[in-house]
Amino acid sequence: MSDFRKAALDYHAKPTPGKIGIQITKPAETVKDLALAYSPGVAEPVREIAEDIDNVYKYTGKGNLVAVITNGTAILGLGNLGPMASKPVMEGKALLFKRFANLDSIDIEVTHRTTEDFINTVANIADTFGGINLEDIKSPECFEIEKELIKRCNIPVFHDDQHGTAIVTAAGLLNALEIQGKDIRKVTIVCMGAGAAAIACMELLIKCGAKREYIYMLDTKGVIHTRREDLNKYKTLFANNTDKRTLEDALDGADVFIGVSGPDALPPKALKLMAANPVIFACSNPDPEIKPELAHAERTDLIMATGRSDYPNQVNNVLCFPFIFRGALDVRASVINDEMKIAAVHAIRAIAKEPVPAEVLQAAQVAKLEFGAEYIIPKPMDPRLLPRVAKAVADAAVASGVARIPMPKHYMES
Ligand SMILES: NC(=O)C1=CN([C@@H]2O[C@H](COP(=O)(O)OP(=O)(O)OC[C@H]3O[C@@H](n4cnc5c(N)ncnc54)[C@H](OP(=O)(O)O)[C@@H]3O)[C@@H](O)[C@H]2O)C=CC1
Ligand SMILES: CC(=O)C(=O)O
Ligand SMILES: [Mg+2]
Repeated sequence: MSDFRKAALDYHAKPTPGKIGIQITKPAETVKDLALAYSPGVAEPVREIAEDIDNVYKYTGKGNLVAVITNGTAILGLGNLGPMASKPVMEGKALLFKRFANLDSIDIEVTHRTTEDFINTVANIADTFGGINLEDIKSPECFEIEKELIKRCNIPVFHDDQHGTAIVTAAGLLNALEIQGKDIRKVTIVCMGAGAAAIACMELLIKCGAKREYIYMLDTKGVIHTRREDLNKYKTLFANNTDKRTLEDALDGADVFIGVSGPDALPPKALKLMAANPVIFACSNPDPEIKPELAHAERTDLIMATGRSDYPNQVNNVLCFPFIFRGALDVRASVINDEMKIAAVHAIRAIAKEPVPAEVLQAAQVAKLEFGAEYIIPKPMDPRLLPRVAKAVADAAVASGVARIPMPKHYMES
């Protein structure tokens, strides 16, 4: 067993199995405490909530609680390994919600028979939470699941692999293109993968200025083009009227490669086909489409990012989901809309252009970080992300009319 594998397994197993626990927030020591916490005191907030359901936000933890819900059908890039195997990832997301945004979070792994079964299960428990983060649910089912749950739930429902990934990819790509001297409206983009992350990333990049006709999307069968008859309706939106068929055909002269597919899907030699100063985001987890050392060995003019913590430029939805939920829950937004997503893109990308605090350098274990090819996007442990991204998102929720309470005071003062 490798040292790293052993360390990862020990981290999860010892001293207590798993990565999250529950803490109580009120005294519960004396008879008086218990009389308030439970019977008879608990009856008072029950009556208040029965009278006005919004009181649930006043008397319970609902407003600060996010459920991370999955069916385990697309666990990272590891595939459909079932709900139980997904639990470490879902506990990991809950850990990140707490660590980065002080949101309480609980993982829920659903055993389901049909998409309808899954939707009903989530819809029936949704009111317990302030928000729902859907995670690692494979496409195309994830699109219908999210759409239906947004319709049926009274709280924000957000499929992180779609929109969290898209927001961080857009923030990183806009910065990388700026450094490479390229204009998003003119670049050719090759997107490897045509699932949850891929479709959402490309749709958001189009909202940020990319041209649909300059995007070549690939699935396991090659380039998605108009003569293919095996496409679902989501892939069809990216069917290109082109003679290109292979990854190499698509990469010829391309400016950008976005990988949200699987491990080692990009052969290093193929990088030579790309235009000068390309941008390569190999975001598959845990193993990227190409290892950075192989990419850098192939050419020196590229900007490289992965989804991992152990290389420069981590393009990973951890830079988004804690903060977008913080902002959304703080103004009790009914949904997370495009305005809030775009606000998050710009708030994240702006931070990378500013001087980096010493505590971030220390946590990243580097002497220097400066906006450039090796630093296109902030580090997840950057303390500026929470106030800045959450505020931008909350502002956008208020401005777009989906906030149900006014901006909290602490945002107004910052
Ligand atoms: N860095 C980040 O923040 C994130 C990274 N990801 C990564 O993106 C990947 C996909 O996740 P997600 O979209 O949720 O999963 P989905 O199951 O929804 O989609 C996977 C897609 O990848 C395609 N694919 C898989 N292997 C290959 C290959 N070798 N060549 C071309 N296409 C391939 C599939 O093709 P087909 O349709 O033919 O089956 C499918 O379209 C995972 O590796 C995941 O770790 C996801 C979210 C966030
Ligand atoms: C990061 C993430 O959500 C994924 O790889 O699925
Ligand atoms: Mg995921």
